[in-house]
Amino acid sequence: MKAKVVTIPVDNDREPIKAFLRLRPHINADGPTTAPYLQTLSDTSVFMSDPRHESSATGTTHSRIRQSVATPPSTYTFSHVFPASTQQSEFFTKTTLPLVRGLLDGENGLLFAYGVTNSGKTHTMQGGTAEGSAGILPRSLDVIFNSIDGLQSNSRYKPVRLYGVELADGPPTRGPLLEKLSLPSDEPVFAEVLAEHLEASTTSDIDIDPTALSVDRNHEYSVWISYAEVYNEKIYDLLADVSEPGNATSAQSLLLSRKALPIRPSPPSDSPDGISGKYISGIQQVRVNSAAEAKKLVKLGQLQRRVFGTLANSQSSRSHGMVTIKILRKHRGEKDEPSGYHAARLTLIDLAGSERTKHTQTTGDRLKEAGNINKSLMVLGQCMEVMRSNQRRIAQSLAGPKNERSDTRDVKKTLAVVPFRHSKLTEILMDYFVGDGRAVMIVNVNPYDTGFDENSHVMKFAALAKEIQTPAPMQRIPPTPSKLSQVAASSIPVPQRAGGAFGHHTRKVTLSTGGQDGRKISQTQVEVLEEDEDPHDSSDDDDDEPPNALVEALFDELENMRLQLFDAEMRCAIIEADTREEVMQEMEQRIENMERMFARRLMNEVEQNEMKMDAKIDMLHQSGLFGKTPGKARRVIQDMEEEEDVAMSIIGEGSEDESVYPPSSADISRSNTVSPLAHKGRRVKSKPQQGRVSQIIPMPASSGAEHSYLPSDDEGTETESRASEDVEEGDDEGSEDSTEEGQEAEAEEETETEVFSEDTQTESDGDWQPEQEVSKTQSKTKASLASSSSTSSRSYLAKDESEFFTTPPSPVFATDAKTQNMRKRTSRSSGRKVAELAEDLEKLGLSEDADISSSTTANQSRRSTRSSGTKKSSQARGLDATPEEWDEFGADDSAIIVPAKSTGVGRSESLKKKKRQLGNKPVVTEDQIEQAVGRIAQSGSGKSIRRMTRASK
Ligand SMILES: Nc1ncnc2c1ncn2[C@@H]1O[C@H](COP(=O)(O)OP(=O)(O)OP(=O)(O)O)[C@@H](O)[C@H]1O
Repeated sequence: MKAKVVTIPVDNDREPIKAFLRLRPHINADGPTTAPYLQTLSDTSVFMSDPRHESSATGTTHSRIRQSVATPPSTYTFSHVFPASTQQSEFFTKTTLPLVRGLLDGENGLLFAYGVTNSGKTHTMQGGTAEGSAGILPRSLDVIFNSIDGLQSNSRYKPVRLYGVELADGPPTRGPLLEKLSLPSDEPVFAEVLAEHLEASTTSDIDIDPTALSVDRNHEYSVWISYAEVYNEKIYDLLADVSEPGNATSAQSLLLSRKALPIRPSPPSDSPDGISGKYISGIQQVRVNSAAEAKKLVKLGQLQRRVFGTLANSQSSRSHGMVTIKILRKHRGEKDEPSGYHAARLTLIDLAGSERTKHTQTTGDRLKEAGNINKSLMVLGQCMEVMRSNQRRIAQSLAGPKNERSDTRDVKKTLAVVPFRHSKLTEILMDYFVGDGRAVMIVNVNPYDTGFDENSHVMKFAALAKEIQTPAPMQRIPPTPSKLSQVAASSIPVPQRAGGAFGHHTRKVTLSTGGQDGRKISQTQVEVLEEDEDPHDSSDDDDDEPPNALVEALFDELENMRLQLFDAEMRCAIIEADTREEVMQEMEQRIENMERMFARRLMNEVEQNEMKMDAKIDMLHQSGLFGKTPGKARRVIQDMEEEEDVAMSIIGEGSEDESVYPPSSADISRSNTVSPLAHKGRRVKSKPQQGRVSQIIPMPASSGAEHSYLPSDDEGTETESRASEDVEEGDDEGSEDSTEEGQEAEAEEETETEVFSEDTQTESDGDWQPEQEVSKTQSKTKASLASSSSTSSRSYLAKDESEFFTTPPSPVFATDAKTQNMRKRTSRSSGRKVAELAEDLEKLGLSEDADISSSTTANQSRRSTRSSGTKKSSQARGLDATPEEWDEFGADDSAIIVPAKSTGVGRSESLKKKKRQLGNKPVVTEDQIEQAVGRIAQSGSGKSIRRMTRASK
């Protein structure tokens, strides 16, 4: 394929770390599981809003509380934002090509992909298998070899350490693994695996990037590849030979071993600029002559990564994979000696997923892995943070008028130490951050299936990285032993810790190959042995400066203390996070309880108000003051309200506790005693009679024992016997009218009883059925009053309250339903009571026309749904008049009710006159009504009513 030469403008802006955001497309056919919380605003910015914020705007208490922990919406700015539709080639051209340009010109470059698992880091770095999907790494190799085509050297020199160049022992090799593949091997199993793997992954080999960059053709170039893995804070060479002859334990099993490599400081003599840094001691740097060879080598490295477990057990990368492409460049006119060579490198890192341990729910080895991944990424973030703050301080010291500026050297002495040494990853990358060259950070985000918190964390990290500036080269003075105690720890040789964890770790890995293009799947059992780095291995240290024992010991101590501090900080952070979580949960729980409590209180109040209102209406009707004497009615209401206030205040005192905790049976009976109905009964009875009708009207609710709303057998029997007595007496008298009225009332009673009994049965479930029996006796006095009042009391207080207090959550709906029920029952029972009282008064026979009661009955008939019989009798008496008409004529148009004080001699004349005007209707005094009603309430028997009737006649 003919290479296409492109010219890249040299990027002169000093933005050392460029941050590019790449959004991953949604790849599942079944659609995203969550709505994207990330919105692209422009080519350089995105807006992220926490979904918890949105739900809290309309949501529940939970979400309101969550809002306090939700991250506020933020706009993040990047060097460029690449939407999900971005092609690999476009992405490569905009992000990596400038780095490749720099590499060919002799500049160092670093590119790392950061993001949570499954966000597309590996896809970005390596690419996919489809055509055109090759990632940054293969494309970089393509561009390099396209560009230096015909300019490759056959030099005998090889790169060593970071910047060093040495004469090679023999002819350049293709690396032990590649050599092994091309030679007959003693280890058929591993060779087979390697060969098969390479064959299976050749799809991207046809996917070659045709880009070529123009290079200085006066130079000759050689390309060297190294591939390292940082796993569990240990560094392994992925291109090293891992199998040893005779290690096969069986036909299908193989023992593979590898050894961790130490990090060493690069000797300043290596670099013409005196640039220091750290290198992986003993790592293979393999010369490659073509892009295809380089890609093959990288794939072998990936296979090793898989074999050694970091990719074998899950789809997710658990290690940081670092591919370094080094180019040795020499001017053709220069002598063939080390000083004529210049080394530059480009490191491409596929970082492990940045998800937090807490979310992955890992344990054991995986937890340790995750801890180390988190640690290295956290330290990377810390390094950036410290570098940024140091840079700010230097910038501040240079700002302002010249005479006010502080000495930069003084400022530098006070700069914070960048904690590169806290993790292996940052230790290796240190050189890129403090040295020349460019750094690019690619932030991979999958906005569909990844949690908001995780991606928000990634965004913040990127924002931080973007602010780092490279210090000027003059600051990178190589350390000398005399200055060691003053300079940053990061630039000092790392002493190996005494008693460090030097040992071996073995584990078994099953490696599957084949299965593609109809090939058989073959599984290989591999036992892997990992050795820690040898602290005494000094094969590469020949050029290092002799260590100073005291300084080494001091740094050893310092390092230990740093590690301890770091561990302590980590522990504190975890404890703090856990505590916050706990406190938040507790708060949520409390608020929920309070919400429930207030709902119950509200329900209580609604109930009490209903009962109060019904009681007032009942009292007014029973007293006959409804619409008759407004002044009196007002007084009655006032009295009632006073009594109710007392009752309510008693209820109120205990209500809070009752609402929070379910009441015991004792609580329920206590609440029974403070029922407004019950109170009224007691209070009225205990008051001395003062000639006011309202004060002698008893409430039927007090008919039973105060503490028990369930009728006793005795009571039932008594009621029955009284009822039968009534029937007998009624027979004796043999009044046709009363019989008719009795039948009418009976019909009415039966209708009501039917309805009522149904309710009672449903609600009480057979534990209480007094009404059917009692109502059958057609007693219209105490029995019916008792039944209605006791039923209402029972159903409100004994049954419903207990139901109410044990009602599970959803109080709002429960309140509505219960309130409706209550309202129905209250109106039914109070209607019933009033009607019966009216009929009693009618029977009282204060007049043949039963004047007072008819008014009450008429009113009641308007309020409650009564039987047609009642309606008929009411209409027969012409009671369709409006309330205004009743006011005008008195309580009704068939009797004259005279206030007690109006019965004096002086008034008798005017009364007679009035009586004549109204057609000689009977005169009834309030006293008479008062007495009659009082007796009804006190004795409640049919007998006394009849006695009163006779007496009044
Ligand atoms: N830009 C993209 N276009 C199409 N598919 C993509 C893209 N990015 C990622 N994918 C697909 O998403 C899946 C996950 O991507 P990938 O393995 O690269 O994630 P990762 O971040 O490297 O995960 P891990 O950290 O676990 O290794 C893969 O199947 C990959 O092919």
